[in-house]
Amino acid sequence: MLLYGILRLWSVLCEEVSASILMVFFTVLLVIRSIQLARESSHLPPGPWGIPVLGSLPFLKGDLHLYFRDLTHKYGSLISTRLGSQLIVVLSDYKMIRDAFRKEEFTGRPMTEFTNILDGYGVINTEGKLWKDQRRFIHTRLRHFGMSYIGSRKAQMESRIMREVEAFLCVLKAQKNEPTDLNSIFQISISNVICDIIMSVRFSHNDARFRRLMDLIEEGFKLFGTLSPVLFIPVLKYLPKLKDTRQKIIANREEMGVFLQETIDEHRRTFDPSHIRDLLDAYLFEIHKANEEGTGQDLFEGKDHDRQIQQIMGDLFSAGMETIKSSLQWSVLFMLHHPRVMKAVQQEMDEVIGRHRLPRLEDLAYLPVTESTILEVLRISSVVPMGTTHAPIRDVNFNGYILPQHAQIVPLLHAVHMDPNLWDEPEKFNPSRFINAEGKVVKPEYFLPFGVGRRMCLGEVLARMEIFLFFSSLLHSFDITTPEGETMPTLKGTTGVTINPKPFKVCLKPRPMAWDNVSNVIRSVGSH
Ligand code: HEM
Repeated sequence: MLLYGILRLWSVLCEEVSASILMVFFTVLLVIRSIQLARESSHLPPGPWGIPVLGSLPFLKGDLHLYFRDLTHKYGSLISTRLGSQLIVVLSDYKMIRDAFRKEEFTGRPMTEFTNILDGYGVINTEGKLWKDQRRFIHTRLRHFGMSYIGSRKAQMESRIMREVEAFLCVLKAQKNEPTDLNSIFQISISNVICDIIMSVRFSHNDARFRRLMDLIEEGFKLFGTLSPVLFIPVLKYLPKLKDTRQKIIANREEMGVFLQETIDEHRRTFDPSHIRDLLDAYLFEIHKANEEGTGQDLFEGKDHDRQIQQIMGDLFSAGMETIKSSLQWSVLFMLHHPRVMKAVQQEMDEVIGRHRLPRLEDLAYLPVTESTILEVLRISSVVPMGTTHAPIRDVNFNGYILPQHAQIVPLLHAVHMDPNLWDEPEKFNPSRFINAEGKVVKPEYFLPFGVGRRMCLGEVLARMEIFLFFSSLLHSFDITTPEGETMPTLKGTTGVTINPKPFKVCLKPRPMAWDNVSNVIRSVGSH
């Protein structure tokens, strides 16, 4: 705000006052601001100060999570720094992250240009009572639809996922061992699982409406990326190019909104309170109930009902698609790099499951090699390397420092997963690190791909189910190799909100299996 004020003043004063007087004025303001920052910094964790106005921004090299990790080597596991006008506090010790994120005080989200655009709707970017109510509601409903490792409803969720696994395997078989990029095939399969659960929508591969939805999401991520300098120097939003980007984001969100609203309207037309089909219906039921009780106006803290449903659908879709797709892509890439591990997984499944059917959730307990391989992929790839940024809901005294309400708190999950004091040779892909002397799978408390604490991932159980069923079915059905004559694809990823492998192709050779039985087997999973 201060910076913005300075620049506005600058342009007005330029016309009235000589440049030298302005120079003095500007310098005085900078000095005052520097003193303010120095005073605040005396209560903050150690870290680089950077330069006035820009903070450490000019020194950023490469990926942000790697830059932060380098800083932790120099300053320790609790550091603070400034990126533009934003105060960033980075936690890289798992006990510290756990202690902080268990506390109510750390459940806020930072106020940024992105949150302004989202306008307080949804669940991921909300806080306070609305966030708590939404989180509880979604969690309960998803459990009801089978997002749980225990209980009879688990089979319902399993059969929803297996329907997509079956379609996925058929598409792969049709590639006839030709070089194939799995990215868009994973994309549609994973989207279908989440769309089915939240709004009973399923797309066929190559569906034009689905492609448009994917393009909108991809474009949205890119536009938010272009606008990201504004997160650090808010006054930049007045630059014409970034103003234009902001407008494009709004247009992008409106088009997404139209798609989601059509689905909401269609659900309203066919709504039957005695038959709740999906999460959208569960929301309509809540609205229906609140209206009957005369409390409809207060629902969602008085926010527009349809906009809230739209944003919830968008939140779950974006949180649940990219992360799983990326994890599965990493799992394939690591299998290419470690064919012996792939063979060991296949051999284990051949022995435990046999060649006549696909894996089921109930097999997981008997597949330690497969499970530990998945865990190692999640650890080493850390697809969400910096979790999701939190903010204190008030000034907080933490480990002897005062973290102000406006600070952005980054849990550096990547650093936890690469800490040589916790993991033996962390850079090495080694699934056996998750298997104890008795041959049982153990997950150490510092294994945190889904975060920890009050805001930890809402979709963890679903994610684990999906990753296991897709990964194990893929390896049970195909041998995966790099196309002949092509070099091994790199393990260096592309970093955005998630870290994704760079595009690569594979050849998939069907393994001997009673393919004709697959559909019958899948149907039998559904009828548990
Ligand atoms: C491999 C898959 C996934 C990974 C690695 C992952 C990881 C994470 C992480 C690290 C966070 C941040 C936690 C924090 O703020 O402290 C998060 C939040 C979240 N995840 Fe996931 N996630 C995955 C899949 C999913 C799925 C399938 C869903 C949807 C059903 C989902 C829904 C969410 C939501 C709604 C939040 C925000 C929770 C809140 O703000 O209270 N995630 N996830």
